[in-house]
Amino acid sequence: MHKVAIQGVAGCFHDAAAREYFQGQDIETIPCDTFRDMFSLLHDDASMLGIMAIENTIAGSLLQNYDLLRQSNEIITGEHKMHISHAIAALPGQMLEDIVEVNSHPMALLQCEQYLHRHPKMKVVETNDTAGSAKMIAEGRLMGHAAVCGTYAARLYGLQVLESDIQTNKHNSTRFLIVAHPAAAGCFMQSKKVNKASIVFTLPHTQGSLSAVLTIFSFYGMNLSKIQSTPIIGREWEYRFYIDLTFNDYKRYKQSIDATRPLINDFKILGEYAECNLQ
Ligand SMILES: O=C(O)C(=O)C[C@]1(C(=O)O)C=C[C@@H](O)C=C1
Repeated sequence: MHKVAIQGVAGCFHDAAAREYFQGQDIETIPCDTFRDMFSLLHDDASMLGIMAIENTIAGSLLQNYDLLRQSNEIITGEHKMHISHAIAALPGQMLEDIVEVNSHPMALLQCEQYLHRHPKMKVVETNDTAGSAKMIAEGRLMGHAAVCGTYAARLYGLQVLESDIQTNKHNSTRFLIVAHPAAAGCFMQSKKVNKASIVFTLPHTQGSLSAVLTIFSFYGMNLSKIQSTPIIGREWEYRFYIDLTFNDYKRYKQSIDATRPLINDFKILGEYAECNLQ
């Protein structure tokens, strides 16, 4: 059985993503309050793996997770993309007009920003996760509160859905990374295929330094599927670059890495894994 650390409690989207990714396998999800807590747990127990949201098609990247992953000992062993539909849910008997406070995970709230803007009476209060908010409202019998959560979480904790599909666009997906300790990573690979890599590096502050690196990747036939920069703390206006590459030829990928190495600093491969082809 796989033990999978997640941020959030039973019924949250990380829980659902773990169950979808490991479909047909016996898994136990271990709830954590924060992504940082999840990495601490993984650090202390190499037999455990974790699943963590990295980007969403409405709200964008979870920047902190890039840096947490880089600073950890864990590597990416896979990815999963999942459609996310949010509902607004409250104690049975409550009406939409009764709601004065909305609780949810900040990423979930961002995904429903337009809906919340249309309901200015609802004060928005961030919590650790979607399902945890539903649980808190149910257990505390919190009148006037509603959770932004999945309909599954609403049902699980006995809340009533007031409105569903409230995210800004019905096309809403989150990309999750499956992370594990390098020594155990092999056991957790769902697929033997490797056609994607996530890397991170810094560059000298000179003209064209990023362009030169990207030209090399292009020359070797790498498809750059994502580029994300994060600030380098303590070095004003300097950035770290996180890049995702997809490829058909692993040897060419390795050659492209060798060719770029002299041009880049603080280089780390965060993982080599199978691309998720779901939308
Ligand atoms: O609160 C949850 O249910 C989560 O699993 C967190 C989370 C996130 O971190 O992005 C997961 C997927 C959705 O994008 C919304 C929230």
